[in-house]
Amino acid sequence: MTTISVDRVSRWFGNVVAVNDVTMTIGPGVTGLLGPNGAGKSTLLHMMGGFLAPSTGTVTLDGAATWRNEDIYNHIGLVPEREAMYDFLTGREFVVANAELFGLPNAGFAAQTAIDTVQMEYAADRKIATYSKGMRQRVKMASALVHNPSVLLLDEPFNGMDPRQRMHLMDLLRKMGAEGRTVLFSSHILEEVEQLAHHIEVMVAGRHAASGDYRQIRRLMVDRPHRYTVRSGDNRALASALIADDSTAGIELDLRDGVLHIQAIDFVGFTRRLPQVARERGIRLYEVSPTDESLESVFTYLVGA
Ligand SMILES: Nc1ncnc2c1ncn2[C@@H]1O[C@H](COP(=O)(O)OP(=O)(O)OP(=O)(O)O)[C@@H](O)[C@H]1O
Repeated sequence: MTTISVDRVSRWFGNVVAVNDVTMTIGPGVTGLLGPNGAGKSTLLHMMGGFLAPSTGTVTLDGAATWRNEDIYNHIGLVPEREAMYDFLTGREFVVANAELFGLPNAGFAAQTAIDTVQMEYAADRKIATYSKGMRQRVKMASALVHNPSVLLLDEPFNGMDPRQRMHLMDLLRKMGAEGRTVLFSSHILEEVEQLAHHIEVMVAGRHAASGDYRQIRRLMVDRPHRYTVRSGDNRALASALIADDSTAGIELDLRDGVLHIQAIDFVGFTRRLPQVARERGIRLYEVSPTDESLESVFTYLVGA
């Protein structure tokens, strides 16, 4: 079982709409679920895993509903972002307990295999209380893998990991995707997602905002209008030269702060032309800073796209 279909799914909590009429299909391989905090990623992952009921719509795994379907748990592993861990247990005891919950015939062996997969053997017999965030993450991952699921859902799995741990987890997820499993992980960092996922689904404010490979998603983000604040040796002369250039759509001369506010329509063109124009006219550039580079504004643009 490997294909998850989300069909017109919404989920609300009181009057907060966490997921708003989302439709998407996730197949084998590694897919990234990208979106800023509060976008509804965790809520969607929990519904996919059968841990939360949709308010409306359906989530199915190869045609079988994930909600109120016990059999589904045998095929899905969920690594939640926040989870109460049993600090008084060792990592191994925690993974074995999960294997037993799944009713696996040889829980000890299954746990050992999962612990080896996440390379935690060296600390498996230490109490979870002594683990770093990255180590906890790997033990959670081992518990989610203990029953060898065909679908793996991970909520912000790279949070709190150092670069080496991150690389190791990326390799592991790549391997699982190559084996034909369906791996879906959420993140709010585009660079993280594009390093790992060929396919990206973007969520913003509960809505499904974009879908495609990382080149398409990056292009959407780069091609949007950009605003810059520029301070130069002669703002008025620079403004008059730049407004004649195709890369800009509007320029405001801010006399109070001594800067230009520039609306660029062609991101690549503008960043290439600005220094050329300044050089041609002998104008010194003292400051060039993007004013709306926050991830929030990038996503807001995508929603409107
Ligand atoms: N159990 C809940 N009760 C009330 N509101 C909730 C609940 N779970 C989520 N929400 C709200 O739903 C919205 C989406 O939250 P969700 O955690 O799914 O987003 P997210 O994209 O995973 O963000 P984050 O990365 O910050 O966890 C938020 O506004 C959140 O406050």
